[in-house]
Amino acid sequence: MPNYSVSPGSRSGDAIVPVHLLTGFLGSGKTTLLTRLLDYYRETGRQAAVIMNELGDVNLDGQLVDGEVPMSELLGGCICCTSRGDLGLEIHNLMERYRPEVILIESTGAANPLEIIDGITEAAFYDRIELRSVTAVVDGPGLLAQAARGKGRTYKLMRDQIRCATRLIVNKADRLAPDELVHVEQTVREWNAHAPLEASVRCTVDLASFDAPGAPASAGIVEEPSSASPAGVQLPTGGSVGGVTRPLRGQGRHGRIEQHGSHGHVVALTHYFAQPIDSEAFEAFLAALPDNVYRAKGIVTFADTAGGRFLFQYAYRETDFLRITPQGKVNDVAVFIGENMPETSLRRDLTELENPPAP
Ligand SMILES: Nc1nc2c(ncn2[C@@H]2O[C@H](COP(=O)(O)OP(=O)(O)OP(=O)(O)O)[C@@H](O)[C@H]2O)c(=O)[nH]1
Repeated sequence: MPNYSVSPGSRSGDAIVPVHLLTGFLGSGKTTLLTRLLDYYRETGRQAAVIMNELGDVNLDGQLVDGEVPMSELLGGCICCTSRGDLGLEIHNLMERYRPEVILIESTGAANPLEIIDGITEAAFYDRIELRSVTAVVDGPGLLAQAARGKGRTYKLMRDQIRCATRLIVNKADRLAPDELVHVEQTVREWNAHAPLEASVRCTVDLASFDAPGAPASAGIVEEPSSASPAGVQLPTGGSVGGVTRPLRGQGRHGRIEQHGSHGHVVALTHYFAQPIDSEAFEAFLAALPDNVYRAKGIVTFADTAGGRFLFQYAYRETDFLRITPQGKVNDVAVFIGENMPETSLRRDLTELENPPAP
């Protein structure tokens, strides 16, 4: 998965809690994936917490979540518009109250992913969390129908969700003929050439890759060399998707994961600083950010400025600094949001800010 690496810097030494965001259009299978993930974390002995966002005032999907799992509900609006600020607060409350080892967020099918990512990363100011993955659950038959219709609000939203994903699941493959599945995958690949892509029935996917740092994004093409799908899905073999040739040899057990040397392309990157940094070097770093970084924000301590810490905001190539005197504990942290951001070089530059080369 592209954005799996954890910042090396740490003031407190606490573990960084991974956050996984599940997006996807209405009815695509997000709750199905969520319940699978909760089973997986229970089986592997880890405490997961859940945030569910529903447009309505009642969280029906929440009924499907085990009562033992700490859950917070953002009801009556879409996280990305009405309650974006609440999202950071909900994460903080869950962290304080339950100290979870992993947080899963299921957004409404109508949410704009970049706005949600903005809300989630805000929580890194107060808690040691990191958005590790953005999984778009694609409703295969739904996308096929929308693609046939062409433009429209729903189509655009599906496209945005796919573009912002670090992991793609083309779900409901049982309701697609082999050539339709190829067509859907091609459409998905046109919008996102980097994220690992799996076809699935009821989101039966490789769950272990959700918590494998650096994998599978760095692992090249991964296939499950089983000859039959338990759900009876017949997946097509071979072919070229989105202009990228993929040497498929057989049918995956439950679809397949494929990568295209995608390691290092992230949509959100969180870096916790272990020590103060030089203000001029940091400003120069922000000024040189590539265009595909849309947004950055954080809290920094400058080594060359007496006292105080600074909140910085970067958007549309403009940067603002505000001196702050935090009341409670806040982290020295920088978060970056964009599309296909070059993770390796960003991490290298951030590390260099903390350990500048000798003059
Ligand atoms: N045929 C088929 N049905 C599926 C598959 N995955 C999920 N479903 C069904 O699709 C319906 C919606 O699944 P959910 O997991 O609730 O989808 P969701 O994205 O959480 O839905 P919203 O929260 O309403 O946006 C349910 O009836 C599921 O049982 C699949 O792969 N194939």
